[in-house]
Amino acid sequence: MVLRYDNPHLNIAEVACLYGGFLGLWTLKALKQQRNGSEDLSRKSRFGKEPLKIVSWWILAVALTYVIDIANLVVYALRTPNWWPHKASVVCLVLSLLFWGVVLISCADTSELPRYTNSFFSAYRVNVLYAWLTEAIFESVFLAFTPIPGDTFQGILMADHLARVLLCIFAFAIYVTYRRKRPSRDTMDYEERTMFESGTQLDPEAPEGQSSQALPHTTKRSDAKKSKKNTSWIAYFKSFAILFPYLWPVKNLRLQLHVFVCVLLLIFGRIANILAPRQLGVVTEKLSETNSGVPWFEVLLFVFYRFLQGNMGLVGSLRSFLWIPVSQYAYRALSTKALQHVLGLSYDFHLNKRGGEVLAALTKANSVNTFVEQLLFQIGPVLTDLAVAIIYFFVKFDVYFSLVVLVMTFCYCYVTVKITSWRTEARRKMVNSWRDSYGVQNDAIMNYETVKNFDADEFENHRFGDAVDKYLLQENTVLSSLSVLNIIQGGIFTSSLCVACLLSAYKVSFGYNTVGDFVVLLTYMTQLQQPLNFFGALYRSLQNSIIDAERLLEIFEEQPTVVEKKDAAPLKVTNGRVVFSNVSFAYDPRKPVLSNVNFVAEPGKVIALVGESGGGKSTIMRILLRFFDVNDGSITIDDQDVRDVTLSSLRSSIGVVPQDSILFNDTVMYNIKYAKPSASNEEVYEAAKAAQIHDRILEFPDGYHSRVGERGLKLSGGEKQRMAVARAILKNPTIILLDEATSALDTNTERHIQASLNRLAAGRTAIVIAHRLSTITNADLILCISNGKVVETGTHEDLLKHDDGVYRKMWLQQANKDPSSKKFSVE
Ligand SMILES: Nc1ncnc2c1ncn2[C@@H]1O[C@H](COP(=O)(O)OP(=O)(O)OP(=O)(O)O)[C@@H](O)[C@H]1O
Ligand SMILES: N[C@@H](CCC(=O)N[C@@H](CS)C(=O)NCC(=O)O)C(=O)O
Repeated sequence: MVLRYDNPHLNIAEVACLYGGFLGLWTLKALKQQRNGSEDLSRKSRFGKEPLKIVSWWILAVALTYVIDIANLVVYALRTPNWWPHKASVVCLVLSLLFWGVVLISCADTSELPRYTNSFFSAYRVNVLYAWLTEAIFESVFLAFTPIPGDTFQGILMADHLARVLLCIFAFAIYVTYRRKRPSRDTMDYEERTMFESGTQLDPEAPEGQSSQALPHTTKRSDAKKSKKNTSWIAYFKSFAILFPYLWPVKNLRLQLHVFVCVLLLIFGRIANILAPRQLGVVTEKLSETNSGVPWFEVLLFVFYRFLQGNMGLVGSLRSFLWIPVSQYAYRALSTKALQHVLGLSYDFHLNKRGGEVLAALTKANSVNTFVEQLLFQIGPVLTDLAVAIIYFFVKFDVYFSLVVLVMTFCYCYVTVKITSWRTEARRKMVNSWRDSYGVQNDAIMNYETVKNFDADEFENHRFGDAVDKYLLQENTVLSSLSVLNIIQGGIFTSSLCVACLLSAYKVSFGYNTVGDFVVLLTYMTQLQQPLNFFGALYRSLQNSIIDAERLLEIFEEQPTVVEKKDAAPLKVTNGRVVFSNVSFAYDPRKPVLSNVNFVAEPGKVIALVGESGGGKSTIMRILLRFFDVNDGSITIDDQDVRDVTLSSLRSSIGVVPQDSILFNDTVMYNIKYAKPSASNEEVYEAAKAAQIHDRILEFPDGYHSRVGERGLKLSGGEKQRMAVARAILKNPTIILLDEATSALDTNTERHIQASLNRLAAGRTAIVIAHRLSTITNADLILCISNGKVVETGTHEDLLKHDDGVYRKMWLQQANKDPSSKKFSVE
């Protein structure tokens, strides 16, 4: 009796212990990591680089002993008539080899940069230690009960057992040697270098440079990023949980029903995938029977099952059809929520952001949806079909067939993921070099004149040719690696098909199975191949949608820095008295911008802020609008602190005329009405008249319906500013903030603008930033701001009296720049 081949229980126990324990430990690790953060896991429980190498060799040696075992067995079984080992023992032998294969791969993946799924296999010390111990115990038992070898077969078998026991002893020696050594930095930082790092890995297909740092750093977000870096898989997916409520149609029962039916159809699709090959088997059986007539019904049933099958079949199409509204619901919910969230973020985010990137992230709002769909309708069904095959073959045929599918699944998926990850990088390079060559072409055409002037046609042609060569080289890598991938995938699949067919043919020949069974097996397996052919592409697009979703998540994690108090009441404006008391503020604590600013803007008066550029004038307006909170002191409007009132009531009580008004790419009417959408056209005309722009608008080709162009480009600076004044007049706020245009306008325009501003300011509290002092000589109070401090206050006349005053100096400076102007005189 050979324990290894005749005692299934011991074999099953060994494999169950290996797999069960390993998986159990892996789960425990993941849970522990989630509870404690990843610190202990990434630092303590991974191998250092050096031991990892030795361990990998060790595992390879163990795996080789199993290869020898299997080869030994096959040779012996073929040479010995009427002898076959117990089925479970053979299965366990193959599973043991697979197990050590997985562990070996986990080591290989730990030593290099893991990505996504690969990190599922990362080698933890405790897991490998556990596997050693299990192996040591079982192999010792096997060895103890192996009879003294009587022939080569038994000799090799014994040598294998002995080799494994010795290897386990050696493993113990490795453990003792390296136990106390801390892991080296190389592997210690392994998690830090994973996909969460804002490095080039972020977007596999984005051009170099662009992929890093999806968004600019603000303090809050970088904290979020840091915590994500060292996260477990469970925690990682949990972080997406805030997006899921938008995917699920909470309040829509009809859509929920759609989801339910889609899931049912998905399950039904799996069943149809068994029914069709099964039916073909039945048809084959019927046809092989002599004199049984034509199996019309069986054939028609088979055709019907075929009609149901596949993504394009009845079930798949019905599923796609029912999913449309669910998918659209999710898209709407996510994209509107994302925009709402971004608009709700504070000013600092918008100042820091790289507009294009935020927009890109927002346009990919569908990514989470796509991710779920890909998982649910593409990868999920393929993997389920494989699992169903394993179970179905076990029940219907033989455990060997299941084993073939299992090993094939593992090898196929692993190899595809590995090669695809590598190819993704190659594709990224290809896209980059394509962009480069496009850039060269574009440059040459855009600079046509320069090229001609320098007679540089030849040069440009060469430059473009070189760029194209570079692109073609990358394309070659991508295309040839696609062929390699297809060959390897085909090789793995065909080998398993070959083993399964040979096994089945053997069984049919010896009468254990019918021809129908052979047909069922062959059909089921070949129908698995089609979706598996696109496994790599699916994996890549899954990766991409995860990356997009991550970017969206980053935006959702961003929190506004200025938040309303819970009990904030609406601002009640009575007169519009604005008081700054001891206000200090800094964007960055290292560089104070305003210190101890005090002033009162009395109702109905015009307060002018003047001073050097960068002194802090615009900042005063921003903190009044509460785009930022003051660090010290307080700002009150009619005795209510701006921090105690609702943001919307605060901002709707203040009208702003910015220096450079940016308009929406729409009509003049739309742009003015933006301040008060409910306003009638007459109100708009009145406001425009008050802003001295009405007549001008009427001169435009389409009057009030003329489009203003992108950001208002079709209007002149003066027109835009008067439009902004018209808007502010329409809004009719009690307090207005004016940032005057810096550039000198022609006298006529200036007169118009000044008149419009005077109309706007009349009867309101006006705070005006003045760049040209000539415009504010009539202000009720002028504040000179220098280095964030109010250095002088008074009326124009008062301030000119200070011989060494800052204001007087500025006045004279501006007069010197414009000596012809009569506006500037000290008298
Ligand atoms: N978002 C920001 N983050 C950090 N520093 C900023 C920010 N905005 C402005 N600053 C700095 O704050 C200081 C005051 O800027 P502010 O725009 O208030 O000056 P200003 O007096 O309005 O200048 P100008 O007349 O040129 O518009 C400047 O030194 C500027 O560099
Ligand atoms: N069998 C491969 C290739 C599948 C395939 O042909 N993919 C299509 C797109 S769905 C393709 O054009 N791929 C180009 C490429 O991968 O470079 C895989 O599993 O990824």
